[in-house]
Amino acid sequence: MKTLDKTDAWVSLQAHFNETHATHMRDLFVTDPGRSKRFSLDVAGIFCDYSKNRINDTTRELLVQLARERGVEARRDAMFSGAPINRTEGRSVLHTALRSKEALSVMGVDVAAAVVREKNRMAAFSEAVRNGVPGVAGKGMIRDVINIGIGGSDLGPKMVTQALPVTGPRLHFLSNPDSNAVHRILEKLCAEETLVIVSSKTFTTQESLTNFHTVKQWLSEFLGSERDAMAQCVAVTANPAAAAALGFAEERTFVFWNWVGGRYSLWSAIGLPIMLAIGADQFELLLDGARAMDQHFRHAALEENMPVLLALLGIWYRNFHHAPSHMIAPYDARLGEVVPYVQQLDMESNGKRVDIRGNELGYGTGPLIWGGLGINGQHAYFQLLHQGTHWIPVDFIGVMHSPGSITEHQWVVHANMLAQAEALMLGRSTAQTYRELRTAGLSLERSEYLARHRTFPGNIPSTTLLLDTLTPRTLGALIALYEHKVFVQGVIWDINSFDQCGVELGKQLSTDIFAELAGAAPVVHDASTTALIARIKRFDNPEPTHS
Ligand SMILES: O=P(O)(O)OC[C@H]1O[C@](O)(CO)[C@@H](O)[C@@H]1O
Repeated sequence: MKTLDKTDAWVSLQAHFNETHATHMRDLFVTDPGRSKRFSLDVAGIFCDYSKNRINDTTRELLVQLARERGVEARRDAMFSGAPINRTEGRSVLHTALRSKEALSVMGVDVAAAVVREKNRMAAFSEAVRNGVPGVAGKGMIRDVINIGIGGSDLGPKMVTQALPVTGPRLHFLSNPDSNAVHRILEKLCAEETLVIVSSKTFTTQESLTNFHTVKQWLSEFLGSERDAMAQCVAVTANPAAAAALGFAEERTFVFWNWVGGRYSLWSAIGLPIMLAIGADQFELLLDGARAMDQHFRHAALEENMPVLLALLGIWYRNFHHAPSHMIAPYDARLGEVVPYVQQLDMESNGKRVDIRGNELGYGTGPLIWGGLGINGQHAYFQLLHQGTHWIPVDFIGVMHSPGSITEHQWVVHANMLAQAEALMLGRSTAQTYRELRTAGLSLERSEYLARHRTFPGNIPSTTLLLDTLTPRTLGALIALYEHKVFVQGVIWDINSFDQCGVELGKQLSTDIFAELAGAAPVVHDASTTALIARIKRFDNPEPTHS
């Protein structure tokens, strides 16, 4: 296969970029108002307006040609069929099977049946807990749930349960082993009424196991024995043997499989806190929404395929406009956790510098993903978007109808979202600014001076994703949309989006440093790290550092 930058589509895109990059979007809208209709799609309860991007019909054609040349369709079909596309780990990538209703066997294993079996176990358990069935999780009624987990074993359930109405026990997410984080949660809970879920795909993650030991000790102190403590703990893992070694009985262990990546796992048993919070029926609807997006991704033509088009826009900005970052700005308070969720999904998947065969790449891959609630960001970092020296494409995410909300509040939110997208696109020229200042009665000199400060270059692209309403279905579709976007970009860049070798070195060193801090091993590091270790160790034997 040709390297990416030698493909016909890439060469044509480069020439097209050279010809068009000076074009301002405000002119495109003047000459072609129909672009708003042509560059929008409506899928699974999500309306996507991508007309405020620096593209024309030719750009879209060439980008789609690039996707075809890179074999996106064949690679997509390979993923859905269970082919071992995660080559470094020798695994299939089948998070889509967790929400599929189709039969699927991989290497003689009935994947679909295993998924249904485990989901039924989760549903039986979570409905019993929600209904306060005695003895299901310890002795009493469960009012609080602590989910101990980090990364993919934390961010998905946290995001979904912040977005959707919780009708079950209160949830507390414990990912950070900093004892301040642990105490903050434990001090407000009653042990008798608390269920603990230890979520870890590997069941070897230092942060989560450290938290588990402390929380188990807390439960034991209040409940009187370790046996009673463990009766209020369940494990969620793809490594049940490791959970068993830590005392989790089989009936207290919910499993998923190595073919589910951590950051793609909220649809699996990792979703147990979600089921507890919203109920098994609503969890099913979340899966339905993701399945609707899966179907669209599998069957829609690339030209009309929402995840493919979002991915291609990302490639256009990352590789041709050389934008190093991409911002996500939800305009609905319930969607704030979508940003850290997509950040892990995208950056852990596509933050790679070698291709799938291990050859160093000569082009940029995954961008920095960042952002936060747009309405708050407007009063903080949006200044830099409008007038700074970075150039940052944005995804705006809004929710059209929010039943029960105060209409005027929603108008404020929507007005701001639309205004930001329009301002980023249009900008305001120096001449126009100058005219406005003069009309307002300012002197010639003052107007010239201020106009320079008040000019907005504009031409900053954004895509607006408008959810009809925020339900399990539309949220499921939104998450699957981002999953498939990331997948398509990985295919185009020819990288493995499903491993995360980059997190290993730090993990290995932290194990060594932990032993050194504990005095169980001699300190052998670079001078800076050695000095910092020595300084931290002084905590055990404090000496005054200043008078
Ligand atoms: O679920 P585990 O195995 O505890 O891992 C948690 C997270 O840690 C990572 O492995 C990165 O360190 C993520 O990929 C994963 O989601």
